[in-house]
Amino acid sequence: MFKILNATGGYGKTTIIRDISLEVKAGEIVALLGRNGVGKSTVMRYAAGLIPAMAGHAEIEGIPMPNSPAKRAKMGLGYVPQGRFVFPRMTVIENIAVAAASNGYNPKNTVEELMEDFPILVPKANELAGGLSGGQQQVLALARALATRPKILLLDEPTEGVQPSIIDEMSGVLKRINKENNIAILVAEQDLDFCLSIATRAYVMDKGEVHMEIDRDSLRANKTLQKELLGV
Ligand SMILES: Nc1ncnc2c1ncn2[C@@H]1O[C@H](COP(=O)(O)OP(=O)(O)OP(=O)(O)O)[C@@H](O)[C@H]1O
Repeated sequence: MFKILNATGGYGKTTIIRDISLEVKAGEIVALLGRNGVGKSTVMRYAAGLIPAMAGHAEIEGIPMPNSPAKRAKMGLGYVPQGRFVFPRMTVIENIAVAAASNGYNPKNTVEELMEDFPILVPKANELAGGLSGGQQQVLALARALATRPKILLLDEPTEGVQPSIIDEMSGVLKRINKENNIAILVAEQDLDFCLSIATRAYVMDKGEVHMEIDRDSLRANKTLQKELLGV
């Protein structure tokens, strides 16, 4: 349902990712793995339309996506960047409401629904997002992306700096929205255990390229690969 085809991109004149092709099928959770600096975030930015395509393109349900983050969001792409983007001077509720409205959805209903999905945010509902802990901000960033009702959700290192109890809660929510709301997910990560707990398949990157595609069981069993390409 979501594809990146022959993607080459980078920053200025510097090429960082080369000829990347990957696919997330309907109902799938797929991981994008690789050591620090191999280009995972750059692939996610390319997918979100945030960097110009030097070559290749992204498509959703067979339709090529224009190189504009706002247009991609309208077509059903939700993106949570690394470092969790929230508006620090807005309350939790306002953050979710603004995200819903940006894609044409009713802010009040969306806030109510998401508060049910993320009980951890309820006691913080009227607090400024900037005052939340790192883990709570990550959950809010996820809630904001879901407020736009995506068909495909891109998550860039959602576990970075997040405490284990919140990581568990996040993986539970991701599995549930994947199943119940049929949202496909592509998650870039360094946390192999988290990926093995939610994704059924992975692409492993090395030096700006997709080195291999591997299913969960093979990845779990292959300790040499884990060490070589993921450094775990
Ligand atoms: N805005 C930028 N301008 C120039 N170079 C950049 C920029 N962002 C990243 N890079 C470079 O691109 C390369 C890949 O970085 P990227 O963040 O995509 O890797 P990553 O696999 O996501 O790593 P990490 O796990 O550390 O986030 C690195 O060499 C990095 O220095």
